[in-house]
Amino acid sequence: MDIRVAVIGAGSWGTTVAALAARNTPTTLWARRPELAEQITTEHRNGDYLPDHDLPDALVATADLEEAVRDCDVLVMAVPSQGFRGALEDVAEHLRPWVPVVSLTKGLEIGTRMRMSEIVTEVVPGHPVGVLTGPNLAKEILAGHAAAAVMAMDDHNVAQALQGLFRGELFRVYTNEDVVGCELGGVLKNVIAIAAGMADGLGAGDNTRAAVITRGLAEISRLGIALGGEPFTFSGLAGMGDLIATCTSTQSRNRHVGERLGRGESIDEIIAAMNMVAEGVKTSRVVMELAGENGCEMPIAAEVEAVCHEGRTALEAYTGLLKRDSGHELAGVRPDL
Ligand SMILES: NC(=O)C1=CN([C@@H]2O[C@H](COP(=O)(O)OP(=O)(O)OC[C@H]3O[C@@H](n4cnc5c(N)ncnc54)[C@H](OP(=O)(O)O)[C@@H]3O)[C@@H](O)[C@H]2O)C=CC1
Ligand SMILES: O=C(CO)COP(=O)(O)O
Repeated sequence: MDIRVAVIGAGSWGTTVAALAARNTPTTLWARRPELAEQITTEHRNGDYLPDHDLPDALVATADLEEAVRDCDVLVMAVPSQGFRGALEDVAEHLRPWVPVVSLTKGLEIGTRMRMSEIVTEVVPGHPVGVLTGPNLAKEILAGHAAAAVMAMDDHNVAQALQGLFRGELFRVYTNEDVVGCELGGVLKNVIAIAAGMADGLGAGDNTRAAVITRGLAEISRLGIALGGEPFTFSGLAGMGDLIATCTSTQSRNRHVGERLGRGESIDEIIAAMNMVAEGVKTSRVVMELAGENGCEMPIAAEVEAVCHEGRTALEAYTGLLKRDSGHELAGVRPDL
């Protein structure tokens, strides 16, 4: 019997994952705007977010939430982090018991500081919850370039059952039981990608980018381990893999924000000019709250937060970073240091 997938949120990534699933199994994509749902179903394209890519004929979209959710066997959430809870609350009344919920969202909720999988457990308790994450820039995947992701769930059997729903000839899906680590890898790399973009915007070189990525990975690992992630997860697809893709790709929205900050534009004008989410901007503040609470040093993330929220310039941020004392490179990551 077919497993029916519902994907909530028809932005770049929700649409792409729905396209992957639709090649394997009946899939319904929920868009909050009826005109976008209509375009996806009838023209097989998403003109707002992925105008240059064809979508599978089998992919059906609707703006009717009940229609999207009531018969689904797997729910996929692709709404950005600050709207995630509200969207899931609306979904909850239509969701059948025990349907697994997979989050694609790479951010933390302001105020509660929660990961999306924690919000799922709070809003729809009892449903198995996991994340699908990794170095997955939407447009590349739709263009047919090979990529790999991780389906992270506590229960390996459920992860294995879900793995096949998204897999394709060119899209490899691995499993991992470390939901916390995989989810935080995706969240934290967005903040570091803003820093990498700032360096590029300031005209720094490849060595600088490599240093930001590597020292960024140390910060991600430090906080990720303090919050319960498995150390090895951060060297996997959800950690290092996603960090490299996001810090180096011209397609990354977070790196793009950083690059423009590096060129001297203000955060407000950059955000106003974008029609897509760059999760690292809001998440940087939450990350620094968590770092403070957990006694984790995160100098790069701290500078990103100061540039995004306190009016510091990208040049001042990098000048500040270069003035810091440099100790052991694995401090806070290796247990004995
Ligand atoms: N794009 C990518 O390559 C990847 C993105 N991600 C993550 O996936 C998540 C979604 O990103 P992405 O699809 O790219 O985002 P986009 O900015 O491309 O699209 C956001 C989508 O969410 C909808 N939306 C926004 N707020 C709400 C709300 N409050 N209620 C319901 N729907 C809402 C938007 O609707 P509308 O169009 O009506 O505004 C739009 O369909 C993010 O956390 C991102 O970090 C993860 C991997 C890859
Ligand atoms: O998460 C992503 C790639 O894995 C997408 O990154 P951006 O949101 O920066 O575009």
